[in-house]
Amino acid sequence: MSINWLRVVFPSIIKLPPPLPLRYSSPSSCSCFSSVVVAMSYDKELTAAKKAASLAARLCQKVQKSLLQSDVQSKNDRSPVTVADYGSQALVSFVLQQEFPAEFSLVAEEDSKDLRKDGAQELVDRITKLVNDSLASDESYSVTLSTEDVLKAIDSGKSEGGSQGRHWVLDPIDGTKGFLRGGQYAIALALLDRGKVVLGVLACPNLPLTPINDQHSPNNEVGCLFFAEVGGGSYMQPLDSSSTVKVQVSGIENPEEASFFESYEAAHSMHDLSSLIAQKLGVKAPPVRIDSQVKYGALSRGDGAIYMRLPHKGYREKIWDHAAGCIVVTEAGGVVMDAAGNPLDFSKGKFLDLDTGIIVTNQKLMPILIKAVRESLEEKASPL
Ligand SMILES: Nc1ncnc2c1ncn2[C@@H]1O[C@H](COP(=O)(O)O)[C@@H](OP(=O)(O)O)[C@H]1O
Ligand SMILES: [Mg+2]
Ligand SMILES: [Mg+2]
Ligand SMILES: [Mg+2]
Repeated sequence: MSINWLRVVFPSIIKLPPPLPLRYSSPSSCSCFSSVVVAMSYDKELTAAKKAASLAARLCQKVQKSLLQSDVQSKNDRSPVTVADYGSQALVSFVLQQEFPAEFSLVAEEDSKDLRKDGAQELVDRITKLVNDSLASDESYSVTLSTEDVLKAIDSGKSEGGSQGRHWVLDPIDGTKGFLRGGQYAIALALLDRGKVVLGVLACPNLPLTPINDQHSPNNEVGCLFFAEVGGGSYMQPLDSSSTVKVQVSGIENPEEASFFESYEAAHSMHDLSSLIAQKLGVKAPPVRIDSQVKYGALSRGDGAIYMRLPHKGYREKIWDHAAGCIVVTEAGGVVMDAAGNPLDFSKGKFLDLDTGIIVTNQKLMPILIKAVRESLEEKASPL
């Protein structure tokens, strides 16, 4: 995939600038890193994160191609988890610990509790083989992990995060339901520094390199890697190549021309409420329903202009479902807020304390979107 070709498909993209060792973070309404400070360079961390996420993406692709019934388990909350979720988490955890042995803290979705139960040995063996095969495909690691090493690597993700120090934040497969359907999913990895998201990587193995819903696309290759570092912009590259392009959110100012993303799963986001909001905005296009933080990646390159996530009452969002996506969109010029217009706060541990839901769009559309969300919520609360 040549950069020139990508530039034709995504007119907003430009060539990768040389990395700067020290940067000023932007004073914009960036909800991931909002104050004007002299920012550290996280280039070494970004390189390691891209490598870890790419390796994990390869592991997931392999599993998705030959998914066995026995590969899928049900967690306590009845959500699915697969050998690929565990394998991806073990792999990313192992790679990051190799790269940063001195300072390592990881907040990740999965743990090994169910894998340590009677009868799980076959599953653990399969995960261990997947992880070792993936490591063997990379020249930098000449190790073979034991099953116990793999379980330990998975459990290294038990940190609580918070406002002090640095913490990696990982969703080893975001959109497991999409993964099982053969649809969209992402490996989402971010770094928190003193409670702020300072870098994010989204590996999206099934996302076309060309815009979603582009019927006339000359190319149907899939597999995108999005990445962003605070103050440095957002970039995309094919998962299997290093030809990097800068991405930017859509510049649409008229909501009637906007299209919006939402969860594929109606259980994850209230489709009736987003439909009411879209109606108020005058949005004409039907919703684009896809799984996972792929929505943030697609939005960051202007595939659509709005993402609405409005969970049903009582659901608490976790930081790993949004940290990487948030910085990818913010560094591409977008804004990520809760439904009341507050920036997301990643410094409070595993959970995000939100008012109602999460909305994402460009700077011009955000005030209009917040107003439509507020009016729709009021209408829903007291119907005529
Ligand atoms: N009832 C619910 N409401 C909102 N989100 C939910 C949910 N149950 C699970 N989720 C989260 O929704 C994520 C997928 O988001 P999306 O709907 O955008 O695909 C899941 O991530 P995992 O697949 O990593 O478990 C899970 O964390
Ligand atoms: Mg998730
Ligand atoms: Mg997950
Ligand atoms: Mg899950």
